Amino acid sequence: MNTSFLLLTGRRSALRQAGPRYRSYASSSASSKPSPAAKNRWIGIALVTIAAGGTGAYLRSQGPGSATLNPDTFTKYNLVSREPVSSTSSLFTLRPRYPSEHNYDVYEDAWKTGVWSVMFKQPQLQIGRDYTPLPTTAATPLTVDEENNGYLRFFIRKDPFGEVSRYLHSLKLGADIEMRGPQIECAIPKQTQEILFIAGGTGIAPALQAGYSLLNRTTEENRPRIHIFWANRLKEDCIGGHSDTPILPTSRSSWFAGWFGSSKETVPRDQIAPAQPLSNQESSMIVRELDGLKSQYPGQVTVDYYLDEENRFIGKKEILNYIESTPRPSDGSPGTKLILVSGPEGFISYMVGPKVWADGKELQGPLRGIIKELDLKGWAVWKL
Ligand SMILES: Cc1cc2nc3c(=O)[nH]c(=O)nc-3n(C[C@H](O)[C@H](O)[C@H](O)COP(=O)(O)OP(=O)(O)OC[C@H]3O[C@@H](n4cnc5c(N)ncnc54)[C@H](O)[C@@H]3O)c2cc1C
Repeated sequence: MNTSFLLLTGRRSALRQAGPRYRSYASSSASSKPSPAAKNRWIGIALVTIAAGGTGAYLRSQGPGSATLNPDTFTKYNLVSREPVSSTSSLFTLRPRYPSEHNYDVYEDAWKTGVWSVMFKQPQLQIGRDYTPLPTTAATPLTVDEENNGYLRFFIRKDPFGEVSRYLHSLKLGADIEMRGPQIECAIPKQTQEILFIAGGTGIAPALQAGYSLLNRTTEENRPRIHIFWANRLKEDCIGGHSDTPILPTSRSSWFAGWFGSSKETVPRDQIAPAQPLSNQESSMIVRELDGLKSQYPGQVTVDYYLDEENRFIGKKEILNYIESTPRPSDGSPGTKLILVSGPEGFISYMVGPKVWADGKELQGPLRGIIKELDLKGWAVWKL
């Protein structure tokens, strides 16, 4: 049994409590099959909470508004700016509509805990969707005053048929946006030393959060690390991105092809090509943020970029190559290594198997996908 089941504790069924809401923790073992006892515990953990107001939830009537972000009522923010990042995504900057000296502390608690989100309301349809605030890095253009005043930034993809993302992209500057939260998506355990974050598209936002949260714990004695695999369909999404690992010209099928069952074609290791910048053009906003994090924590952050457009996909070989490059976990320190996966549903399914719905709750579901096939030892896995 892998003790990763036990790693991720300390959550609260916070829909009923003040403070951040926590999603249920159903970390899956990346190694052997759980014993019946472990299985029971897994089910127990899995049945803890998950946000009842998750994606697509119909929003019941709310109490009076608050000036401070909170999980129970919607708080008004103003759209300060919306800058295109690529042809399909934008960076949104929002500031609280009414001043509150508490926002900073609310965010700070969430940043310290791990990966978190807020729910935006679409008022005409009375539906909500979750979005992930971006952390502040050395590359973030916010001023200290703006940060202290509770500004938040979001990287949001416009789904051409999506209700809320289209609505957000149609708003005029200065418009109100209502949100509630924070909702903790993944509490990063204190003992975590190594995160492998596998991100698809806007799944990079929680990767930046995980990096920020983990690396903020850096001291002279404690130097945790994060490695990010970031897959995009188009080059324009990650212009200027420069992979830290020499490129393995391996997995020739995309996650969506794999999802439908096609097999992978691999190329021998001796055909490894040197790392290449994706483009000479100016770096995209997210690439600058990733570079900002790297410059703040030299040697503790590495990023590899994968592009469908260039037939480069994250596959078993890439993951194994990274895993083998990390120190082996010592028996006495379970839970120091964490794999987080975030992105479109099909991407998550392909990597670690789908999340599942039961009794109106979204649960982690069993570990499947290529990570299960790799049968990694000593890594806890979490689907975002
Ligand atoms: C914790 C969390 C954090 C997130 N963070 C971010 C973030 O930072 N940035 C970001 O861009 N996204 C993020 N997302 C995703 C975001 O919440 C939304 O899911 C996304 O913006 C799409 O919402 P939408 O309302 O625009 O699309 P929806 O209206 O939900 O539609 C999504 C797609 O499903 C299709 N669809 C809808 N209904 C049907 C149907 N009945 N049959 C067939 N197809 C259908 C639509 O055509 C569309 O293509 C996050 C999600 C979660 C859970």
